[in-house]
Amino acid sequence: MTAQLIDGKAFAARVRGQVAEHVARLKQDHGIVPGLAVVLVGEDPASQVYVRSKGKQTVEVGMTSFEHKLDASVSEEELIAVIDQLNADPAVHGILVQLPLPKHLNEDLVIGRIDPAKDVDGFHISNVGLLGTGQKSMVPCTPLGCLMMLRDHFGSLSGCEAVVIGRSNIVGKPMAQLLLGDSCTVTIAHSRTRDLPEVVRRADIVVAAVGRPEMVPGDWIKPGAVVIDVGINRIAAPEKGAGKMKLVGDVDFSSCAEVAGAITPVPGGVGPMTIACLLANTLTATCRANDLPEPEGLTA
Ligand SMILES: Nc1nc(=O)c2c([nH]1)NC[C@@H]1CN(c3ccc(C(=O)N[C@@H](CCC(=O)O)C(=O)O)cc3)C=[N+]21
Repeated sequence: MTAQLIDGKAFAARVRGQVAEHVARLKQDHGIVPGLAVVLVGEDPASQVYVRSKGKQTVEVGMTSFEHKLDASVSEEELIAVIDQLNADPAVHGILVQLPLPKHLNEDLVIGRIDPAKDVDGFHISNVGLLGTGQKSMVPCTPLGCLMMLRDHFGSLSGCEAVVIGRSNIVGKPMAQLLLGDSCTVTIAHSRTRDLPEVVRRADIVVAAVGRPEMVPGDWIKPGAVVIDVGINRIAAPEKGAGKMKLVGDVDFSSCAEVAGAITPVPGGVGPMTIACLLANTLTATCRANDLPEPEGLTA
């Protein structure tokens, strides 16, 4: 392997340390304790693990964690009532509704009900529009985490050729907006892109966010390019024993690491940064709600 490894786990620990310092100061100087509410509908075991680790890290940085676990059969009215209650609660500065929701619930309607100022996922259309027009907004956690790692690596991203593979509302599109905001030349590639390998070969920055295990091989990567792997795919790992599973990204790590200048691993790359940025966003929302200066280096 020739690429430098971008250690998202260590980076996330540093971000949480910075958040914890700010939280301690907020408490000491202003008597304010940031609160993050997570709403989980249904019993998906993977979601439960994720919600548990979020709750643990929220408390570790000194914030208050609120968890609302609702039955999978909850009605839209009941879910909306919970959101209204969290919107009105001054102890709650951030609200996250775990996605995806069960099919009978309208995600756009539910997300649209969250007070945009408390929308720490940055999924509300007000925040999407603010980001798209370069205004102050809540920024989706995964793209924000990727941006932090890229800024740390490059210093300035100005003039870089960036290719984002994937056009989702939660990663691809906001990632492209953030890169554009940092003056990259941005291409959004997707399943219908003609000659994807040639498009990716132009890139100084490749962000892979498609959800297809190991789909980007090393021979698509320009030598020295920086590869950010957003994918978290659980696949069979017969080499580890019958029935065993492993986590892999959207890029083929071993071949890409032979060519890239730097690369994020899976696990231990973008994933931990997503949770760290959720805490950073909760801190930012708390500062804005109280007309206090925002933490430096923790926002877009
Ligand atoms: N409203 C909403 N916002 C989200 O941000 C959101 C969501 N819904 N629904 C579910 C997905 C999933 N997600 C992950 C975050 C971190 C890791 C993470 O830290 N993964 C570890 C590995 C964990 C393991 O070993 O399973 C890593 O990549 O190193 C994984 C998954 C956020 N999500």
